[in-house]
Amino acid sequence: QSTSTFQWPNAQLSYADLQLYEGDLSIFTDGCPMRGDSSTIPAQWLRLAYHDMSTHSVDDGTGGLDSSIQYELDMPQNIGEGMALSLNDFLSIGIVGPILGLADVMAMGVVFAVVGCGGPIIPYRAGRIDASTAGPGSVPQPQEDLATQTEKFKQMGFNATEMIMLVACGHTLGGVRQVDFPLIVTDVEDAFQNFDTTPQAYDNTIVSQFLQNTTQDVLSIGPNVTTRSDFRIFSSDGNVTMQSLLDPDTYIQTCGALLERMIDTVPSDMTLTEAISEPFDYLISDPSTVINPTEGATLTMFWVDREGSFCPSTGCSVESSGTEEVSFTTLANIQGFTAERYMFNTTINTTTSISKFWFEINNSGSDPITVDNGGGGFVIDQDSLFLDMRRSQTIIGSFPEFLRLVVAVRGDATSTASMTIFNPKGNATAPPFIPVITVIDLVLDEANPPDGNVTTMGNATTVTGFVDFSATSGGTTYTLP
Ligand code: HEM
Repeated sequence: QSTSTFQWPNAQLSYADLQLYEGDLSIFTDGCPMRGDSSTIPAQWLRLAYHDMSTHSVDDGTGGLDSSIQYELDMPQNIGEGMALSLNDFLSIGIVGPILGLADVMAMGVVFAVVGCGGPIIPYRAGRIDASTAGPGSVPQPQEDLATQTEKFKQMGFNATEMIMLVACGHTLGGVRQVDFPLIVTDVEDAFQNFDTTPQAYDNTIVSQFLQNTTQDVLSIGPNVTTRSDFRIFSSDGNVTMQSLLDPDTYIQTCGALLERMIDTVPSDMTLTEAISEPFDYLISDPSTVINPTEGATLTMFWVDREGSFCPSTGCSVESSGTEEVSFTTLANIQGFTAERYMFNTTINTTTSISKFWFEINNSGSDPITVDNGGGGFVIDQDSLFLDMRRSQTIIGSFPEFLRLVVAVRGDATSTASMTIFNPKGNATAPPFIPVITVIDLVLDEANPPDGNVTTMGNATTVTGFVDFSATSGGTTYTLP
């Protein structure tokens, strides 16, 4: 392939791609693992996202998957220990930040939850904005009548048939906890009641067992008739929809499409990115380069300097200094993708610098392929402020580990620089997790005297990796997000 739909730089898509295909979320979901001795982590993540989405109103375009659930945990419809545990999961691994907020990570959690239990691959879009207050308590409850529930689903944007489908697509995982729902699971000996006999498989057993009258779903056959909400919903059209979901492929396809719509149900003032359904072909990441040419190919990076000369005396091309196989998440593995990361190492003159770069892939026996970001090359917007990767370091041996960051500013000792640190949860140990943003001025790094016209500023430390830099030099302000 000589072209890529992905245009560099795009922090949002790069980061979403990174988290989907190389990130850590799948550690929680691979193999559909249990949470303690009752439910599974994927079941809890799926329920959390569904409840968060349920606040959407098609009438006025408010609510949807916006992480408002953080502020709704004391509402009776959101009872269940899985809610807070899941939110903790998302905040515990350093993914939530200014690029993907909590709502975006919750949506990605659904993608991993479903695939981790063997379900369909749901295309992912980023761009949700986190709410800062609670939404309405509009999540349907088991004791409500069919008309009320149908109306609530309609408000979320799902018609009566889609309501049946969506519930059947949700209640394939997990079940009901006795302590939280004592009027539904009345036997105190029964701590947890799975919806079907395959609670760790994303399959249509919930459907087939319902139709065969062998269901164990306590929301269908529980002792309390009032809370047999699954029964009322599933049979609301004479089982026509449930019959259609008896075919496993139809079930998987239907659920994939409906859950995609579910996670993409957002307030109408939010715009989501295009869907990511596979790893981008060529992705430049800083400081590494990820592309996926044929194995055994050689790769060359070319660049032009700031003065526009194609090949300055200091050189203009370098061959890749090494490769490593990208360790992909399950999501890419089950789609059959593999990739190699190609690294490049070269010295760039600080004065003539670099204005754009591109690559050439040489597979023996075929024409070289140019990878140039759709024609324009990979353009370096500004080179007056950059992170000095070689002097920055992770300080280990302390808890939490922290980063010592050093930036270089083109200018003299009168230049100033600052860094804005995004901490996704401050010191909070339980929801709601509210981001804390701090700005720190960087001081001149005495240990590293100016080199040419580049001054080094640094010695600032942070425990999060979400840092923006800003510098003023010669009257101009530069930013490095
Ligand atoms: C009228 C609609 C619905 C009602 C009344 C309902 C009710 C319930 C109840 C009472 C539980 C037990 C929760 C617990 O013990 O922690 C539950 C669990 C669950 N629900 Fe629903 N639900 C509905 C629709 C949905 C939908 C549309 C989805 C997702 C698409 C969904 C996904 C789940 C999941 C995955 C669980 C298992 C949670 C776990 O095991 O921790 N539900 N539901």
